Amino acid sequence: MSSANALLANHQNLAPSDGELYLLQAFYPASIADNYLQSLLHSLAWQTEQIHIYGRWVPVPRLMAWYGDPDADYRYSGVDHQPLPWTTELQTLRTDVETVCRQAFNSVLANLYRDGRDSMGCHADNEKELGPNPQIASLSFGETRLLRFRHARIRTTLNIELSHGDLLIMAGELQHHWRHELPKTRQAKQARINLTFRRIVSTPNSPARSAAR
Ligand SMILES: O=C(O)CCC(=O)C(=O)O
Ligand SMILES: [Fe+2]
Repeated sequence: MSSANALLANHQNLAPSDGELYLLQAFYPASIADNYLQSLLHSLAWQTEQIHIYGRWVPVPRLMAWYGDPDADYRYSGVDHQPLPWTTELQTLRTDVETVCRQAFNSVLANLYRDGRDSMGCHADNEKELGPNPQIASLSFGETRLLRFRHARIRTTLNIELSHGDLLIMAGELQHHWRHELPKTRQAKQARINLTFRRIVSTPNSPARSAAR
């Protein structure tokens, strides 16, 4: 995608190997990002999800909401998720990221980290439904948080700060070779919303998403 997509050609690939990672800082300027943060906080159907680990259901340490086309259902942590219908605002955001990514997205996973005690465990977005080399567009609003990438074989980590209005694009073979996590931190006092736009290409009886996140 890097060379094929002229819009991203000016951006450095932050992944040293085995995939593509582009950070478009302040993709939305602060004043526009402020509005999105406030309205998404209030308008999305935030829920506490439970995941099944070692025979027990435990709440994930963040709030989540899943939106998309009706057929873009997604198996996540062993639970089939039917998407909620797109809101006007999410459709606008989707169009903006589609223009940059030159790809259609049919779903978005929204995460709300209320403060630094909320987090996401180490995982790769490598579910079958996403296809072999998914392009995922991730928008951040609110508190700055660290997204840490760890290579699966070589001992390399890559720390990426995601701030208000940033767009991060993960593409190529990244999900085969790198895992990522959003660690807890004492520094973060404010809320952060992250939206990951995805394209679900099929809905086979794929295995449950890794439960450790
Ligand atoms: O909050 C983030 O930046 C990461 C979200 C993420 O990795 C995911 O939704 O799969
Ligand atoms: Fe992810």
